[in-house]
Amino acid sequence: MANTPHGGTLKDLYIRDADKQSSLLAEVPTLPSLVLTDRQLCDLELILNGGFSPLEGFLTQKDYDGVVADMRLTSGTLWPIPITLDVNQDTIDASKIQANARVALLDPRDYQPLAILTVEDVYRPDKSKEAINVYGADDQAHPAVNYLHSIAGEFYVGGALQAIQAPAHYDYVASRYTPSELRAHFKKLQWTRVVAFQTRNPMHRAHRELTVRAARARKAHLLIQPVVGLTKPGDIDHYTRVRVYKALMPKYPNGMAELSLLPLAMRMGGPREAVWHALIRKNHGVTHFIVGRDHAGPGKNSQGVDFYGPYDAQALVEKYKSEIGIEIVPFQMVAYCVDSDEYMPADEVPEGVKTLNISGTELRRRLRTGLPIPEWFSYPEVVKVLRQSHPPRAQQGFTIFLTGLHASGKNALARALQVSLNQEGTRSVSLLMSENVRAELSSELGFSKRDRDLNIGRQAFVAGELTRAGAAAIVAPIAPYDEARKNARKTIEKSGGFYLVHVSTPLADCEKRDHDGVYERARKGEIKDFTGIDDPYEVPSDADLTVNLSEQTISQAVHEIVLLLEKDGYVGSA
Ligand SMILES: Nc1ncnc2c1ncn2[C@@H]1O[C@H](COP(=O)(O)OS(=O)(=O)O)[C@@H](OP(=O)(O)O)[C@H]1O
Repeated sequence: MANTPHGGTLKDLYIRDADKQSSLLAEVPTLPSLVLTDRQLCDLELILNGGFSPLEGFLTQKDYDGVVADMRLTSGTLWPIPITLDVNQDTIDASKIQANARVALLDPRDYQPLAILTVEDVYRPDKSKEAINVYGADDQAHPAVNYLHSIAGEFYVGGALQAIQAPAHYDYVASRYTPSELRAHFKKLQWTRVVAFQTRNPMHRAHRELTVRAARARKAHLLIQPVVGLTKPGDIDHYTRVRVYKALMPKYPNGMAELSLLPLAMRMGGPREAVWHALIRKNHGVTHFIVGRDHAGPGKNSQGVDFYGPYDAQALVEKYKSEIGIEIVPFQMVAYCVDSDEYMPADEVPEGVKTLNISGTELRRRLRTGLPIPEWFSYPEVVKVLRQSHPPRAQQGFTIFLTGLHASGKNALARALQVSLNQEGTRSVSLLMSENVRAELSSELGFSKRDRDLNIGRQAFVAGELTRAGAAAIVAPIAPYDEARKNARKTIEKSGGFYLVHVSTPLADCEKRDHDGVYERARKGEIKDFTGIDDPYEVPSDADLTVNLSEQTISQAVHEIVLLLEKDGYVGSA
């Protein structure tokens, strides 16, 4: 038998409201609407499908106050995390949000109506109090506290929901189960004791080992239930992770384990989050839940100290275990013992026995540099997936951003660099020359500051996309303004390598080299706002390389750029 839902009844609002679906849908055009944020969308999905039972809507002020103060809804039921619909005054006005109003809640991706909210109250939360009580400190180094103060609206809207339809998913649809579906699945499989494992990270041999040990200890089956909603900023994207989980599943004996994806927006709330995770799993029918060391920990606070103690989460779930109603399985850290070539719970490893580990940081370094990842640590199938998503630098894209005066030689340098990089043959090399850019991408733009900034912004966007696709992009605008160059760096660095090369050939030499007589015309006033003559060139202080083509040959400059790329592993094989 699957576990009893929290509060006694599974609040699957899709099932409850199925017979009203068409009338609710017909009502939508008559109602004001509210487009959800990404986080609200995740929360809504789990309210509607019963993952957050006993909640049937977003918290009203009374429930919110109870949850913040002592983790209790007004009914007295345990609930650790405030599930709130945050809005700004503008939204309140635009969507006419007030008590008793009905508001259609829309999916931010396709504007489909998902539910109708009957507003019970609109209130201004004490965010500092929420931060301290729920997350332990009003410190913006905590991602949920940062969200609270920097992203969440000033007001919360409480009220009950009626379900229209589930948010559409297009990725890994078959691996997503609502609580009702998972309960039916367990019934079909005849599973009665199920241990759930929560994760937001890739899984390796140690995770397989510890989950099997948990299952063995409790004579239970295993549910690997990773989070695919919002996790900690900087985490490995969920597409990669799900491919990893799918590669790992065949490593369990047949019939032992199932994979189910959870569309949860994590808060990284440590102890309270562990209680929340346990309740969510209970709603999904699970009977046992693994709570690890530093469960859902956000890392260090602004003083460089961990927000939570490593076992605070285990202590809190232990304290409330009778109410949580799911058996908590404390996470046993397993260690790899070199000589016996096996994993063992860390606390059982005899003194003097050599153990090995690879930290997350070290794993990312090995992925970045292409260094080997040993088989004792992970499965070749898993490593293959990770390497596809994290190709070594030699397979990543980069942008060389040349900046300098007209006739500084940057155009010749750009062409020579393209030819030189073409020898590598490992990436396509794209050249964005000003003459082409200004004919195609920026054809309507002139040379005002605003137009030049737009021009650089567009090139940065294109170069960023090329870089993301693994190409080498060479851009060669004058780019006279520091801020625009810095913005370009910011845009492109998200996708791969970025190198700012200042072609610093002095103006007097540029004028001498200028065969088209453009400077001459600018000096005569026939061309206005000409860079170097009557418009400024802000010399970069953040160039990765400076080349002066009065003193260096193009060949030498190309070589210096190649040396830079080689140092970082973008060209040549390490
Ligand atoms: N007012 C003014 N100022 C600077 N340059 C001018 C101007 N008017 C036309 N040109 C010609 O346009 C080319 C520079 O365009 P860019 O797109 O590189 O300029 S910017 O980065 O947007 O500032 C540049 O040519 P190349 O250096 O050969 O690309 C200039 O000859």
